[in-house]
Amino acid sequence: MYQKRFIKNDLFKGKTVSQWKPDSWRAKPILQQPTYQDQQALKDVEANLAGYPPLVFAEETRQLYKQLGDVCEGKGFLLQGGDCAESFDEFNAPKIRDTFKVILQMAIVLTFAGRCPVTKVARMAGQYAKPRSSDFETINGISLPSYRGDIVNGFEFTEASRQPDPNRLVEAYHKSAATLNLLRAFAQGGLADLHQVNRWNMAFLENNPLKERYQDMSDRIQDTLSFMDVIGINAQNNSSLHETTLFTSHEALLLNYEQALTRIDTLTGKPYNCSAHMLWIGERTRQLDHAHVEFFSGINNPIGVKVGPSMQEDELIRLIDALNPNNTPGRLTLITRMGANNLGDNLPRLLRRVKAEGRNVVWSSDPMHGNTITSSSGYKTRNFDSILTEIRQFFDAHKAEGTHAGGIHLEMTGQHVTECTGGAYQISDADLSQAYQTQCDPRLNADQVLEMAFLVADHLKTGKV
Ligand SMILES: O=C[C@H](O)[C@H](O)COP(=O)(O)O
Ligand SMILES: C=C(OP(=O)(O)O)C(=O)O
Repeated sequence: MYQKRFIKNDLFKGKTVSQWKPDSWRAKPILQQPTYQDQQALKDVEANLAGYPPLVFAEETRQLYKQLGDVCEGKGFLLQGGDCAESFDEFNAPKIRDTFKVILQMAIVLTFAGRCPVTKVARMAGQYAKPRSSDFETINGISLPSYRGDIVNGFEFTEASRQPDPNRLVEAYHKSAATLNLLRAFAQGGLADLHQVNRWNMAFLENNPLKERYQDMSDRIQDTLSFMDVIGINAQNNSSLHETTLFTSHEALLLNYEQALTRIDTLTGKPYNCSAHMLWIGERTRQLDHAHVEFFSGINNPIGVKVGPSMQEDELIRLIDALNPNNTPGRLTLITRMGANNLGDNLPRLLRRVKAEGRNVVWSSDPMHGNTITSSSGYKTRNFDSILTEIRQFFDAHKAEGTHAGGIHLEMTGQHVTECTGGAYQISDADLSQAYQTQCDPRLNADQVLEMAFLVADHLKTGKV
């Protein structure tokens, strides 16, 4: 029955549709997967998850698809951000609320500056799996499996905790469901009121050393909202001032989990991955003939793929065609993560080729993953200026090539951590130990994120960061 419906929806050019199935990835090589000792326990968990309710509704993912189609055509901007890795231990309402708030705060600044709609996509409600550079971590001569995110194993450096446990897939599902539930409540229940969001931004500016630089825009947003109030456009009669839409996303690394959450949409008869609205493939797992590309080629969500500096032009075109054979705007977001030192030599050649070949993609910048360094105090960190430099170069390259700089993708938190150096508060290498809480990569903190939003807004307004 499943097969028959799927064949009816002729989704792929150059590929027999019947070849794709939710589990056809299992016949391909796959990287970055945990080794589970109890395979039967894994199978049981997968079977249980396959019977659980989906986390998102396919119609919602089609709304995101449409919005990304507009971004692709230069009529919008994508703001994607959130934790490097969500954590089971820090699963609580204040943490979810603070990240939600800071995404909205950024969005109001970018919408006002860019005069275009901002599509908000959180790295939340499922961002639990991490690819790693090494399969093992060694401390004091003891080697244990690397921490791969709470959906796989525990962060604690003990043999028991680092053992991959299939029951964690179920825990990740339940925690994602509860996170999504709260995000929906915040988005629709009044916390997203624009007046309130701008008041938070004004409070951020009040104590900020760079207050002067940003005050003008914040005042103008406030004036606009006051003017709208006076002429009768307010939260009581206009729901867009009171509510918002926040989509969810994560790296779909663990295909056992993603397959179990893939369902046939009853309205269209097509397969959707219902673990999040948007999924992306990481830089380490985007090989054309491997499992992740196979799985992603058959789901109908909007999808992303990370693009590092080693990507070749031909390879990129083949990847685009495998993932978006009908060249539909909004289907595919290319998330470039080159590093400030590499972007200049590598992004323009890719932009040129994709444009010349007429492929429709959203270009978004992840300025985090190519700028990771080890600080003098030993912490893994990223410097605010390098992050900003990569964003600036991203905008400049698009301007020069006549393509649309469509979005940014950040690892960030609404909390006051000290993981990235620099910014208005000039976090130094020595300060990192004060509140270094990430379990994997360093995130921008609430102040740094807002500062970044004002700087990107300057660019959207004037063409310069
Ligand atoms: O977030 C991305 C990766 O999981 C991360 O950068 C890998 O970090 P590692 O090099 O410490 O394994
Ligand atoms: C692992 C990630 O990025 P990348 O695949 O670009 O390294 C990530 O965004 O969490």
